[in-house]
Amino acid sequence: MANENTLPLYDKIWLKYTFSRVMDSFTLFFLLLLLGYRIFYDRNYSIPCVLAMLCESWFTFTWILTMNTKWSPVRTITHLDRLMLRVSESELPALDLFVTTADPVLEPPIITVNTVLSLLALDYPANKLACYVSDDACSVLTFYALVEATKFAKLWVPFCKKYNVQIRAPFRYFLDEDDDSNRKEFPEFHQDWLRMKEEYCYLKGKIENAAQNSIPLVEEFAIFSNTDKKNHSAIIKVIWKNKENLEDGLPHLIYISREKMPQHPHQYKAGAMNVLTRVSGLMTNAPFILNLDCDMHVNNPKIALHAMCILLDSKGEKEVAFVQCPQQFYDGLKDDPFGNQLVTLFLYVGGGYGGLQGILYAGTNCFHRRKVIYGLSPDNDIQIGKKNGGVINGNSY
Ligand SMILES: O=c1ccn([C@@H]2O[C@H](COP(=O)(O)OP(=O)(O)O[C@H]3O[C@H](CO)[C@@H](O)[C@H](O)[C@H]3O)[C@@H](O)[C@H]2O)c(=O)[nH]1
Ligand SMILES: [Mn+2]
Repeated sequence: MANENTLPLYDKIWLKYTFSRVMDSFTLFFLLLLLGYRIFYDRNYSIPCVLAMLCESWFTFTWILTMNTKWSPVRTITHLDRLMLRVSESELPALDLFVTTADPVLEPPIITVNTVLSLLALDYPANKLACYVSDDACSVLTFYALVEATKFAKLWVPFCKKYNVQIRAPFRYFLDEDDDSNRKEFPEFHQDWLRMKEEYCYLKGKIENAAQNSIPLVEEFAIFSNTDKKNHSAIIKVIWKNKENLEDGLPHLIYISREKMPQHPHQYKAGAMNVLTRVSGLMTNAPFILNLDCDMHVNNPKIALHAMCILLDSKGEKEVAFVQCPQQFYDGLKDDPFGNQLVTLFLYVGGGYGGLQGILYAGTNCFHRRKVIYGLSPDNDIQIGKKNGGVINGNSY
């Protein structure tokens, strides 16, 4: 039996879509027949027929590309049990969490707050996490919402961990009404649940109130006076610091509104990500980075551990630059008749890319290796280790 320590932390399962392959091949065969017919038999070169042939040729070409892409799809499975045997909680690498927001009207702060809360409550040692929120609107409302959210997080995070809550964005969690059986069978849980719901409603109410009545720009909010969204100097505020370095505390929370000047292009989200990378590089400099848009939230609290299975695996360590989760959308229609969940893109085409080399970077829900962002290859340390006579710095994480 293989030694537990040498077993891989993740596996790629090759899926056999025989029916899909046969159907795709048939489609290609018929497309080629159609083109053959037009060229060798029909020989009608009127404008509509030439246009139709051009369109069909293009479609055949893209069909060949698509077929190739999804010919050998894979599904990646991770082995959390093996990771936990190999790496103790205190040895897990640090992880910086980036959230970007740009407009408190289009992206209301309560949404950003939910994203942040779901990140702060991750099943990962809190002293290894730091959450950085980039606000391109330089909005005092977003900052205020985050300050208030931190107070709520001190109750919410222990609650989620105590009862192993799965969806840790409160607005989603509280959509499910507490069922009656909980009240009788688990009175303690029921009490806590009611309290949490009340606290969340209070937080939501405060943020809504602040949106309607302007926030007095005094004390910690004074820095937002005389700021113009498109022309202001950088604002960086540490909202919460895990001073005692507690594993079960609350992760650091930092607010950043990068400097903006009308004469300099700010490069939208890419610019914000660059600033987040630079600021976090100076503050916590974690070797891994997770990025979420402000309207996303974590729906699996162990997701960072799953990602670590791939990033820390002996093979993944050499060749994987980033780990990305497909996007899922809530409140969809039953059976997704309009394809809003993008199943084809994520499951079939995405699975196919996984089988070739790896998925394309889609911009959010992605764990990056920091050194790859800085232009180094994932196995850079290992290569240097070889040059130095095979001694690899074991403390690189
Ligand atoms: O000047 C800007 C503009 C946008 N954003 C943020 O960037 C994110 C994405 O912007 P959005 O306009 O919401 O893009 P979408 O089209 O909704 O998202 C697509 O494009 C994004 C940017 O590439 C990817 O992150 C997503 O995965 C992809 O679905 C959001 O968090 C914004 O708040 C900024 O921080 N600064
Ligand atoms: Mn968006």
